[in-house]
Amino acid sequence: MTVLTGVATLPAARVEEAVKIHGIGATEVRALDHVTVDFPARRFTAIMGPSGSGKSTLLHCAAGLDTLTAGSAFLGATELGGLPDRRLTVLRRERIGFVFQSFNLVPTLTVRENITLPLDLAGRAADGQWLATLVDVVGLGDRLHHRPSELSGGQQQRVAVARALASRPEVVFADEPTGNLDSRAGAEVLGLLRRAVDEMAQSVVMVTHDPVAAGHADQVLFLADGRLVDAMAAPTAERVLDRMKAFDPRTEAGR
Ligand SMILES: Nc1ncnc2c1ncn2[C@@H]1O[C@H](COP(=O)(O)OP(=O)(O)OP(=O)(O)O)[C@@H](O)[C@H]1O
Repeated sequence: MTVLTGVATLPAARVEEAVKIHGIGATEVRALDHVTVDFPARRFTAIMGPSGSGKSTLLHCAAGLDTLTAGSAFLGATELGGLPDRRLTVLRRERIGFVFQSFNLVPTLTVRENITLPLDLAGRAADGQWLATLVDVVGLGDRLHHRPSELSGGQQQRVAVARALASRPEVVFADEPTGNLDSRAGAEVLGLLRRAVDEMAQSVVMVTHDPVAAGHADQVLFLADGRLVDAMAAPTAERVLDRMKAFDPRTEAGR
């Protein structure tokens, strides 16, 4: 197994010469084509690109939800490709937080129980002060004993963000976290991810189609046809939209 040294400068996650081929033979699709990218610690990175450009594949391979066909994926200094399934499961549970488009809360559990679920599954005690901070930041202190069905979509996604942060993961990977939300609820969720980075020293990687969402990030990576084609520091929604139009005038952003 490859072990990276120089821990102080390590990115939170990294993929190196990542290739992912889905399917075989005539149905083969090269979803990632030699992508090398760092996801810096304590930064908010957005991944953008046209539909089918490989965004979700990159996120899933970087997060250990899927395996690369060739190349390497690292979480900190740990190479994921070298891990047996059981250790990968533990790594995902203990070192990574996930937020999905469809909130994925457990309907029978309360808000509080949903937030602490990853810790409960790992048999770890909740850090009371950290949980109190999270509950305060997500603004759901008066809803802790409600069920997900009693919450709005935006509130449910805020619970999902709190759940992702509960174990103080090394990276939160978010796949279209605002895709099912109206713009106001989406802005609240994005503000929460931003605060997790700025005030709680967390690292966030988010796939999005939305230039406004990408405008909350510290850097935006642009994929096209499975390749990393550009990167933008200190993005704004307007600059991201312009860049998307320049890449592919046929995309929605270009219409
Ligand atoms: N399990 C799979 N089996 C076969 N092909 C797949 C699979 N998953 C993804 N693909 C293909 O790989 C390519 C990249 O897909 P991916 O979902 O990563 O793109 P994306 O940029 O996230 O797209 P979208 O924005 O539409 O979600 C696409 O051509 C897709 O059809």
